[in-house]
Amino acid sequence: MITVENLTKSFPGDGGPVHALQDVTLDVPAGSITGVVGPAGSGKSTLARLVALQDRPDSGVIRFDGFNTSGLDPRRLRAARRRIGVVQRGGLLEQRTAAGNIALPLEQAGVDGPQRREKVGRLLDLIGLTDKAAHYPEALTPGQQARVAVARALVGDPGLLLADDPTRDLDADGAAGVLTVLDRARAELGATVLVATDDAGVVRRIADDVALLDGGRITEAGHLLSLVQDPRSAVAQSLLPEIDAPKAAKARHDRLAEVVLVGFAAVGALLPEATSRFGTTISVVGGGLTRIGETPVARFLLGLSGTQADTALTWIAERGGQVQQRRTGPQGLVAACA
Ligand SMILES: Nc1ncnc2c1ncn2[C@@H]1O[C@H](COP(=O)(O)OP(=O)(O)OP(=O)(O)O)[C@@H](O)[C@H]1O
Repeated sequence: MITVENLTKSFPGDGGPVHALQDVTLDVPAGSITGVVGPAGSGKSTLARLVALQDRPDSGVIRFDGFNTSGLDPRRLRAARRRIGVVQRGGLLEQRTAAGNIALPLEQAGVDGPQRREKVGRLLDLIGLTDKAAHYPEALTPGQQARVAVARALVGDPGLLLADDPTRDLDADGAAGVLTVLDRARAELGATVLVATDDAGVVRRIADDVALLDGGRITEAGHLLSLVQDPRSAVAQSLLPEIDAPKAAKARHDRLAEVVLVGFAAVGALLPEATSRFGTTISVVGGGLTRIGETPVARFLLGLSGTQADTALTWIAERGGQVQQRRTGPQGLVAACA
């Protein structure tokens, strides 16, 4: 739905121009949640502002459904911006209730009362705050306020929802609530969602696709469940459980292998089946399980013993497990076995 092509943006700085974005190219598939991740200062907010059409790039193009947004006259620019919902944290009006805050953009657009009530009611339901409709922001928790901000961004039925650091300053419950709302916006309203964050947990919980920004450049991008199976992926390294097996546990086995397994079937069945099929003892000596969205993903350090250990590993790799055998020689070499 959104294509960003060769985007470049600089700002004047004390020691010369700051290159906030350099030749950034990115596809945000329709109906996806795409996470833009990267450390502080990597350019996430700049990219979000450009995609929101709040600022102009020095060069490059942003397309919505193939439509080039550069060079739009002010009227068309306003129309294009209406297709984008920007979550503005901290922008709630204190003198308006939760419902009143969500309704504000509709009032400004001249939408009549019954339609407003219907729309706001549906969004309060989506964010799980129907019972707080008449509460003022000060009576809401920060997490609830953040959910109201998402509802307000959704009230104009935007095709694209943009959230820059949506879990900033929230506790774990507050953050989980906001992420659930972003997920529901995609699932129930069909919104395409772009989330900028430096929190790997946000990406793990809701993103389908991810782009990693570093120093204003995209260093990695793609489908999250594919990236976690790529041993060179920095995104995978930040999302998968760490391998922290004690040396003694490693020493007891003929073979050591790091495996990444994706999905219920692989995580639940591959290791027991390999054990019984090849008469190989397979022990998990490190790593653990996590979830990417709803999908279980395991990264284990396996210790294998038995004459068919290599065959068992090859069999696991043939069934989609990503296997890296660790040769436990003096150099600790890691060799790909798949
Ligand atoms: N308006 C501006 N004027 C000058 N420099 C800017 C401006 N906006 C951003 N920058 C600089 O551009 C670079 C990218 O900033 P940006 O805010 O996009 O990064 P970020 O990844 O969102 O960081 P954070 O996670 O801290 O918000 C930084 O070096 C920043 O200081």
